[in-house]
Amino acid sequence: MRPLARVLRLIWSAAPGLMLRGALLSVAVLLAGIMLLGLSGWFITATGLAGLAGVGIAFDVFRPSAGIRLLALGRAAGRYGERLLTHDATLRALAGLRVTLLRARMRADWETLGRLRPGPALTRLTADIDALDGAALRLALPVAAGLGVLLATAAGLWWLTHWSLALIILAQGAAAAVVLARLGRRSLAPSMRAERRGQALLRGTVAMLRGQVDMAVHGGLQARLSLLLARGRGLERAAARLERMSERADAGLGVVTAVAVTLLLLRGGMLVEAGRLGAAAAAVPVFAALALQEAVALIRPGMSGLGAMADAARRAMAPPEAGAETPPDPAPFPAPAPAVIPGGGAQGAGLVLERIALARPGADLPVLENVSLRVAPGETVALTGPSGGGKSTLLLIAAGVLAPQRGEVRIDGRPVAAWDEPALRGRLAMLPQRSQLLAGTVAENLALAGGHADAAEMEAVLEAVALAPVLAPRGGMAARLGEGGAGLSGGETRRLALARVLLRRPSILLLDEPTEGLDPATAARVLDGIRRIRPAAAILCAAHRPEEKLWADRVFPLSSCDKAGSLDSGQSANSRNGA
Ligand SMILES: Nc1ncnc2c1ncn2[C@@H]1O[C@H](COP(=O)(O)OP(=O)(O)OP(=O)(O)O)[C@@H](O)[C@H]1O
Repeated sequence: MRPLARVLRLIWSAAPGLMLRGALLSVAVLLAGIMLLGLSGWFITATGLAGLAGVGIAFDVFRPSAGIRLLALGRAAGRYGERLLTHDATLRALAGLRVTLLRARMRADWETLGRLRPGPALTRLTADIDALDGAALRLALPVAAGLGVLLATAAGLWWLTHWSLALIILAQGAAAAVVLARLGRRSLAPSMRAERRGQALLRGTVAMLRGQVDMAVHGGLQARLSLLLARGRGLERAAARLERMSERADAGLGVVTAVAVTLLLLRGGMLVEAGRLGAAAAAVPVFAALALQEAVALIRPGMSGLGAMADAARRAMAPPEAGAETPPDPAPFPAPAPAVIPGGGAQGAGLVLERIALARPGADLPVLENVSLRVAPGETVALTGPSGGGKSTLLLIAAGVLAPQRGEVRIDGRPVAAWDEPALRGRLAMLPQRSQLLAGTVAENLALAGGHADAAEMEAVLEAVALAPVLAPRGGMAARLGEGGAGLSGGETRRLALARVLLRRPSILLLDEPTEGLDPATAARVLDGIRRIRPAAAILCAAHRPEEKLWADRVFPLSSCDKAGSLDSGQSANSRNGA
């Protein structure tokens, strides 16, 4: 329940003034309802008694009926105002909460973010926010208003009628609270289950719609449909169970009201008989007890959804995946000996990787062990090796998004950890193996690189990656792309992502198989373009293709048997290729 309390505090603090006014209006509206029924009851009883006594002609019907109209109209207007204020406050708070939740997610490290499945994550986030908007509107506000109304009604009856009648009303409130609390406690697990099943069904349906072509081809569509139907039935069962609990609680609340009304009638009758209360006044608490049901009914839905709200709040307030930022156990590696840095020393410009070691949890062999490498400004080094040999991992370490267990990365002579994030990202850019384009124009996709690029520079990078002639007939920079860059071929998508990286004007450029999906001639043109447009950049490139190895000044083979070496080790591409 603690996360739920935190969410409620967050919602309250987003607009406390609005929320307070909304809560006060809510109390006023409920009180108006109780006064309306109380006054009506008094009016009916008093006119009946006046008729019986034969003094009906002298009875003032105008003032009570004017009061009834005023209360009825005031109640409707108050309800409208209360909805405006509380919904406004809650929606503002939830808008802030969405940003807070997204920020918390984005703080996760590179690999955790890489594992994030956008569809399910978005579905969950949306469903959680929906559940949380009920926390204020369906739970906190009705409970606070109900309590306020109960106390105000008891105080009013004490003053207008008799203290014993006020005590019966308080007892009615306490008994209703017990029924509601029991409902809240017992429905905690079923409501959580129903919510989770609902979300699972939603996620499963989205996944099925996305993958329906593959599933149809592999004959798995029917099995998937059956699974979703089973999930739907599970959700129905959970919802029906919850419904039965709510119905039982409603019945309990009905009994509480009936008992309270009976006691009020009995006690009121005794007071009338003793001449301590007028008969019409004795009718007022009876009608007030009936009207209190409205306040109680408003709390009931919040109580039956408590589990779903608590579950959503727990996820929403949880820190980003724990442990993701903690480097794995450093045990497999011996303490590093000081590295030999030929020429230039540790203060030299460019990229230095010194005795880097990293093991993945659960893997038998380390991915990287004692890897040392330097890339000088203007130099291109191709990282080669078998698939799974650790090339992408080394690039991530060089980019400062993955921490090695041993060793150090230096950018222009300074350890990567000593750079502040914006300065580091201004100097270093990386083209990962998979990059994402957005729906929008080519210019909008390029603009993601940062604010400094003008149209001429954008044109120049498109030219460098041999994309300008492809895009020209479609409107060039104004060409529109669909979701995820749809409308471009795989190779064109890769080149646009590369253009975006080049626009950052990095002095350290990390490329993970930049020409994947390109024919040899285009690959060669793109690689030449990269060097032409960023002649001074230190380029480290994970390479499988001969064009990329040929392009490099030096090849640095990464293999599981021999990764150690001095910083400038590696083969010269020119000598190896006889060029
Ligand atoms: N996020 C991860 N969590 C756990 N293990 C991982 C993760 N990413 C990669 N690995 C493992 O680390 C090893 C090195 O992977 P890496 O992607 O660096 O290889 P690579 O040389 O770039 O391969 P390829 O040439 O196929 O792209 C592989 O065994 C891989 O399965």
